[in-house]
Amino acid sequence: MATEGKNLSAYDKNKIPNAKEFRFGIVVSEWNDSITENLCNGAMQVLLENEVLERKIVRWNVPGSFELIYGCKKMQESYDMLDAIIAIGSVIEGETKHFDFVCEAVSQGIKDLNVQNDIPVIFCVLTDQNMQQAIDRSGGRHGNKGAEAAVAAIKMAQLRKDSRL
Ligand SMILES: Nc1c(NC[C@H](O)[C@H](O)[C@H](O)CO)[nH]c(=O)[nH]c1=O
Ligand SMILES: CC(=O)[C@@H](O)COP(=O)(O)O
Repeated sequence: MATEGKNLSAYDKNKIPNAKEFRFGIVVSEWNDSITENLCNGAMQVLLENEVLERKIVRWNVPGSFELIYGCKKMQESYDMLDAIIAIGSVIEGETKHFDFVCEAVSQGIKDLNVQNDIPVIFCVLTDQNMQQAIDRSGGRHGNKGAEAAVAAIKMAQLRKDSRL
């Protein structure tokens, strides 16, 4: 199902685990920061409204979405007590094929981090054809993908905990 007709911010609190004991990392790209800050705010709002303590959320910034790969890898290594990490970026198509290479690299790189390491990394990277699409998905008419990512982070943190039992 495409985003059209779906509210990215909508979720049923009764269908997600209690997140009170979890610790989260958020790595935020500074490229298109008007978008990424809104995505981060959306994620933070969901985490806090699900009783995650603000002191249990660590945030790092990186220059661009390509650097999310390294930033999330170092966060996995530096904070092994984290339960999940959210990678936040906004890639907007320009005149050249650079968009394709950045999007492919970031998606593959974050996938690799999930395969190679034990802390799940949530892919909250918008890959839009234009700024309006990004606005629509970071608190606009389609809701906030940051909220969606935070729900995914809570669910994956619980799955990781359950898998250890
Ligand atoms: N054009 C966008 C970029 N480009 C920068 C790269 O992500 C990277 O920082 C650079 O190539 C140096 O390694 N990044 C975004 O996040 N969004 C864009 O639209
Ligand atoms: C995703 C990008 O790197 C892109 O926005 C850069 O723009 P351009 O392809 O016009 O150099």
